[in-house]
Amino acid sequence: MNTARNFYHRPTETTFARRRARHHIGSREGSEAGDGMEIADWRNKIDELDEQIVALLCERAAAAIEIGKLKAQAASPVYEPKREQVVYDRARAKAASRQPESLSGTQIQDIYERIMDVMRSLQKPADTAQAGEDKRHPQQPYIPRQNQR
Ligand SMILES: O=C(O)C(=O)C[C@]1(C(=O)O)C=C[C@@H](O)C=C1
Repeated sequence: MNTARNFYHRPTETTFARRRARHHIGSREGSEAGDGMEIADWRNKIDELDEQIVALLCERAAAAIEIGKLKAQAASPVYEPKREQVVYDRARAKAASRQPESLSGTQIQDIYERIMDVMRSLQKPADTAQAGEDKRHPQQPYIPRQNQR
């Protein structure tokens, strides 16, 4: 953990005053919710989690690209709905097993459907999808379902 992060974990009174002004929130006491974390602290946590999420997504994409090469060699279809359902079911089960449950099955599947759109676009032939290209035109349209549990 670097100095900047430690700084936020051990804020001074001046820091609290600056954050109150920046975020238009009340007194230090009033803004604390149980564990003493404030917006800036939660954002630091989100920044750290996002670093891990991005690294894992890039690693996942690299694996999907390798599968794409093997599919191209075997002239197999990019879209494998049965496998996708397995991935969604695993993600839903994992989210449901977490305590406290923060994402519903529908919500985690919505996130995974978007990830899957991008993974499929990476597996398209090189003339339609290249590294670094804008891949916002997936094979399967992204249609979010109702936000229901
Ligand atoms: O498992 C595969 O066949 C893959 O290509 C990987 C993957 C995925 O990203 O999980 C991507 C596209 C397929 O439709 C199914 C799954």
